[in-house]
Amino acid sequence: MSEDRNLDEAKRLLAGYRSSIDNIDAALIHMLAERFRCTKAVGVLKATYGLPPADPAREAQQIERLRRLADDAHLDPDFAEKFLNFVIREVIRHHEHIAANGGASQPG
Ligand SMILES: O=C(O)C(=O)C[C@]1(C(=O)O)C=C[C@@H](O)C=C1
Repeated sequence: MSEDRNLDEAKRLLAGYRSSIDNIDAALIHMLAERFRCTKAVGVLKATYGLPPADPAREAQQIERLRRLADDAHLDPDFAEKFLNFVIREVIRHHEHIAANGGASQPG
């Protein structure tokens, strides 16, 4: 009987955590969408002025900063670096695509 009650309580807690997880995932998607909206404009700017898609010096600064932020927030800095690199590789792919199209961004 008390095991049933414990299980009910566990299910209630799980549903609460999942509700927060869903909100956080939605926020992440919206933040990523804003970031990509911004980087697409950067891609057009770079293609227009013949600037290279990748800027390794800027990336090194971003990685150093994010690793510090992650550490302060008790998030694994290696994970933060991998995540940023994953996002930036996709941005560079977009930049290259925009440059190959003569500076025109694709919708979406
Ligand atoms: O800041 C730039 O120059 C960008 O193109 C943006 C960005 C990024 O996504 O943060 C992407 C590619 C560069 O190598 C560095 C940074």
